[in-house]
Amino acid sequence: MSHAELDGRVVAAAMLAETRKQVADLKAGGWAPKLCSISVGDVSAVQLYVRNQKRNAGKAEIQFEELLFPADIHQEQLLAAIHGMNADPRVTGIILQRPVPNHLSIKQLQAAIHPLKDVEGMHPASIGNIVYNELELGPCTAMASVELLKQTGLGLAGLEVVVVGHSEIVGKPIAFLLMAEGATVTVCHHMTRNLAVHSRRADALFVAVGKPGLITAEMVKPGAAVIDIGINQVTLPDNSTRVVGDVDFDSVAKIAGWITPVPGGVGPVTVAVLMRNAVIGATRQKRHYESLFGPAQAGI
Ligand SMILES: Nc1nc(=O)c2c([nH]1)NC[C@@H]1CN(c3ccc(C(=O)N[C@@H](CCC(=O)O)C(=O)O)cc3)C=[N+]21
Repeated sequence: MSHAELDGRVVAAAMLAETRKQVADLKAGGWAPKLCSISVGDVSAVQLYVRNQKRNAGKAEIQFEELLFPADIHQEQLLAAIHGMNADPRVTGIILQRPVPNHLSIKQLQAAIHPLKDVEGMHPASIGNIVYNELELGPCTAMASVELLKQTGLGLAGLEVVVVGHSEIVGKPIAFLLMAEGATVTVCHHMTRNLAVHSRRADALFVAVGKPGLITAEMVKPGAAVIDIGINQVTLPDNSTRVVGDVDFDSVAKIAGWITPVPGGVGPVTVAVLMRNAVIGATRQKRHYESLFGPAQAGI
């Protein structure tokens, strides 16, 4: 069976064009969206992500500010910085890049971001919305992965889906998003006894583990859609490095119906979802303030 490659760059470009229009509308209404990114310490995966965020924000005409804090910063200092951004009306979105150093509590930091400015949907109140089937704004990588599955045209109602990986930011939200759309979802993880037994049943297979080559052809049902969320840097015998996913692309591509490449699959769509979330967040704030004070007036 020949596979179709799901091109994340094409999907991302279409989403970004739509976001750009919405940004123009928001600005005309007196609400310029501004996204603040918080990173702590130097993590190469984060640096790449933030660079792409900055570039995409530029394309969508969203203001972007990058805050980089030293790895030894105290929890209280970061909380104070987040509270400052919560209180600053010019800031409409805050994203805390993961991971943060071990001495910090990521949960407490995520919970400190005001839900109206939580453009990643990781505040407990935001992630709870997904459980209640409010699916407009959710964690970017999870939303991007589901978006790519939708590109196949497969109907989600009753679809057999297997998600490999149960992280808070990817696997769990994917499972909830798909359940909300009627899929039959199995979630596998490092304690699953026989991964292949599950993965071979899947009409759609999502993989977010961080293990290069984990999924090989005999673990995939012929014709399935395979969404590869892994980002792993591997060193080749000649000492050069390259980025690969969790799926053994060359073997799986031969039997899958659809497959996402790495790079060029989920990654670019993740960044486009963040920009869309930034607009949704700013729109919610605009609505919130207008419901209290009426429409913004020119010059104020
Ligand atoms: N709070 C939080 N949310 C995240 O979603 C999050 C995070 N922290 N920390 C870091 C990881 C990593 N991540 C990436 C997203 C897109 C690309 C991306 O755009 N990848 C391109 C790479 C293109 C290039 O090489 O420039 C691609 O796959 O084609 C990469 C990495 C999000 N993460």
